Amino acid sequence: MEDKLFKDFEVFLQRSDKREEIVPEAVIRFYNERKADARLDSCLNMAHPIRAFYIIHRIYKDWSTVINSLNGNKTIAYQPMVSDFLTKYQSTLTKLGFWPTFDDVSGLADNILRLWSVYDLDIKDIMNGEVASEGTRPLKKTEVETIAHTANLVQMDYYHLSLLSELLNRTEDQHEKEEYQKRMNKAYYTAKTRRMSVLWVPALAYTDFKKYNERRIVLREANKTSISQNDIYTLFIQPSDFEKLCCKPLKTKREESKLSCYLKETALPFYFAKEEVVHYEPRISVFYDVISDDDIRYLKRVATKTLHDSSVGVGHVGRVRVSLTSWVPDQAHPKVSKRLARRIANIVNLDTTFKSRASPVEHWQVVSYSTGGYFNEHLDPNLETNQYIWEATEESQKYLQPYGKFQGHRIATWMLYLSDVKAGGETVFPLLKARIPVVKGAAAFWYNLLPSGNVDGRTRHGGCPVLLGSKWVSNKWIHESGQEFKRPCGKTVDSEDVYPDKYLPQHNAQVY
Ligand SMILES: O=C(O)CCC(=O)C(=O)O
Ligand SMILES: [Fe+2]
Repeated sequence: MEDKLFKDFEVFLQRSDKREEIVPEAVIRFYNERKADARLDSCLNMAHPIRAFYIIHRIYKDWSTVINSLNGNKTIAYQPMVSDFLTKYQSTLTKLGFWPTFDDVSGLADNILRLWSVYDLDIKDIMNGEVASEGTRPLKKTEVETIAHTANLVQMDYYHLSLLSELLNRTEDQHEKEEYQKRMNKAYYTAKTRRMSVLWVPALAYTDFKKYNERRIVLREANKTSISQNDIYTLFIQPSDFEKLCCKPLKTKREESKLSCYLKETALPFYFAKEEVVHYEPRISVFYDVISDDDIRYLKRVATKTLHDSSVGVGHVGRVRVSLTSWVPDQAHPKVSKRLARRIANIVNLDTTFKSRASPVEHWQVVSYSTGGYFNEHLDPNLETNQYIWEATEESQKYLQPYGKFQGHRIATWMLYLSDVKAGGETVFPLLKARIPVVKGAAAFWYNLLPSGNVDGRTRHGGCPVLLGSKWVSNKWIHESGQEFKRPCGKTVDSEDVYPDKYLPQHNAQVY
């Protein structure tokens, strides 16, 4: 859409020039800058977090400035070419239905900040527009300002100050330098005070003197003429275990060496599944080549029609999950669904046939993440809903479809990877140090419940932020209902599953 608008814009400028119509200087400047970017954007690629950011930033900020400067200028607004272009812009806007807002821009800036913090990127690379060795053009000052502004909004103080310090170092203008210095002082002071006040709340018993003294220290530090990199570093927050595991593998060589890949017997005598075990006890497996490209295309095509912001639980959109979700009903294409369901059943020996009531499975949940998209760590079972009939309350069953009632909890997760990803996006289990790379056509499988039916807290997992590219997955959640004779329950509440892996050397179940 922006390309089309740019073409109209180009025609407008050429014709205006011919007719000797006046066009403001700033508009011409914008044209030249946009043209310089066009070479990079022509391979139109929103898969790069920095390019995705600056394209939307440009549409939100620069295009709006151009349009306003044409619209608001009484001496030129009547010129035929100007008014013709403004009409075209209006029709683009109507067709599009929306124009990016500040929220969209800061959402994309937030993505860059998340990737920077999780993957410990180098600020110099970010400034140069480079992520995971893939470059685009360097960031402009106004763009860095917007990212810094967002960092301030989301209280990522270390990143806010690092960006301000970078802006300070880049400018030669003495006045500007002073301005940045002042902003850094203020940001540093605010961040420190905020952190101390957090400490103060539970410590009300502390004497006023102590508070007074701490505040004095903060003030003294804030009045420093220059804030050093060491000062900035005091604001750094250590990444969570989930983030650390996204950044790099954490299992030792010894732990890794106990894992294996093998051909697993299935319910079909001639079909062996390619299983890679990424963790024993609880067992987390990846099965390769379990869905064809045609079936992947089908799931994506149907899902694309109804993709919407992902929610967690009932209707909540938040920072826990940045992605788009869609549900593809099993009935939408019974042949494909049956084929896929049978394959899962053959491999994991659970009932996966969709039923209209107390179904052992949910519909296909298709999730699409673009660059920066992620799903923070969580457990899949939702303990408030999905109970068996004897546990259910009217309230808990209220939002469920008939097929979802009395089906018990999500006993297991079968998650298909419908795409590859250029960088990032692994599924990780921080408590187990297990990582699953995104491989198109593969599926991850694990039990969320222990054989006793208790939730297995060790299966906390999440989808790491996508660094480059986009990631598609599809969940098939398998429920307790129907599996009563398929998965033996253990002798005690803590009993583990027993796997007769005859192809594997006998290993101690516990990996040290
Ligand atoms: O995208 C991922 O890797 C994890 C997704 C997930 O855990 C979920 O959808 O419940
Ligand atoms: Fe999950």
